[in-house]
Amino acid sequence: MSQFTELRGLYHLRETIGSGGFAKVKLAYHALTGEKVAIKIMDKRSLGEDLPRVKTEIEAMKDLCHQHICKLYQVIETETKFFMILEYCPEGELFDYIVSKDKLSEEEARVFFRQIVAAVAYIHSQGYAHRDLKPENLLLDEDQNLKLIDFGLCAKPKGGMDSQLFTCCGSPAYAAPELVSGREYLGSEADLWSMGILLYALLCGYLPFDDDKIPSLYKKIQSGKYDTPSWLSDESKSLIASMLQVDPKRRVTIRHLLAHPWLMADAQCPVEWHSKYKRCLDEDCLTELAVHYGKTKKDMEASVSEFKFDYLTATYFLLLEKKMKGRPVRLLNKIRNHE
Ligand SMILES: O=C(Nc1ccc2c(c1)CCNCC2)c1ccc(-c2cn[nH]c2)cc1OCc1ccccc1
Repeated sequence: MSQFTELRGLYHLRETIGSGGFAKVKLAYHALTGEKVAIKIMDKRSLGEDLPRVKTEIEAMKDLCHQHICKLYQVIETETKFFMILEYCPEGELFDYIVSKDKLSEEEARVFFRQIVAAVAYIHSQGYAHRDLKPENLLLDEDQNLKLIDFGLCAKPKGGMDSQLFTCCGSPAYAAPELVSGREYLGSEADLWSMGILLYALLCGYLPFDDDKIPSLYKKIQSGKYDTPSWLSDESKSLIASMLQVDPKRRVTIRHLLAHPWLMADAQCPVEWHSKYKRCLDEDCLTELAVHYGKTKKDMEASVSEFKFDYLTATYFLLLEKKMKGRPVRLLNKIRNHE
């Protein structure tokens, strides 16, 4: 396969694992740690008007560091291409998982929904609205943990999360009534509506509002009327109803969701939504990097904390991943070829 010169010696490219609209995703190994990554490759020429979306996604993902958000490790931009080196999520899309199981039990849906609530509470706390929440944008890692992706449509309103947005975007079936009516809306409130659609899809296996024709789909969304199948418990129905409120001011807020009885069932604690990543740098990783690069720890700390999303940033984060997974915090000195 044509080795991209920009990746040579840094990553060992393997098979293509997905190719969507304007991107191709390849499996690769990060040479220094041996860790698996996904590399999303986009050709600028074929991006066309989607180019700003890629820049939005890259800038947002650089700001977001959370256990339920797909980690961006490195960005390589050339004259014709973008390479995004991303967290490896080998269990694919939540969408395919739901389809494979027809629908999920309340218990299983709760495990996933708690992770979704954590991810959304975190991005809202960072001033971002996702605006395209749907099962296709939630990937599963090797431990069946959810990782939110696709921040191409996200908004970080200048005036903070209380300022109105206008652009109508996202996937129609997940779009809030105020959004499809072309009215001003709050990103956070629109995300809460999409989470109601998501929870309904997890528990039912199909969408509450669906229609082949967009105009009639919009009418159904604006009516706010959907049927609730017999297998839904009363608690599930009331939780979904609190999110699928047509009036955004009557809609439940993410803060209330964190301690909602349905989410707390099975004697759980409120959703722990803060990032598990600390602000300060990890000493063991810094030591290993300093030894490898022959620098003092102080100099190493200065370089790493610039977080330029270059190879050093990727190496630091992947070393940290190894540590969090209980693997040795070691860099591979000679570049070993992978079997
Ligand atoms: O690691 C990713 N995907 C991925 C990796 C390995 C495997 C699979 C999937 C499933 C197919 N069997 C082989 C195992 C992976 C990571 C990040 C992103 C990503 C982050 N922002 N944007 C995209 C996309 C990714 O993929 C796309 C995909 C490919 C096939 C199906 C489902 C999903």
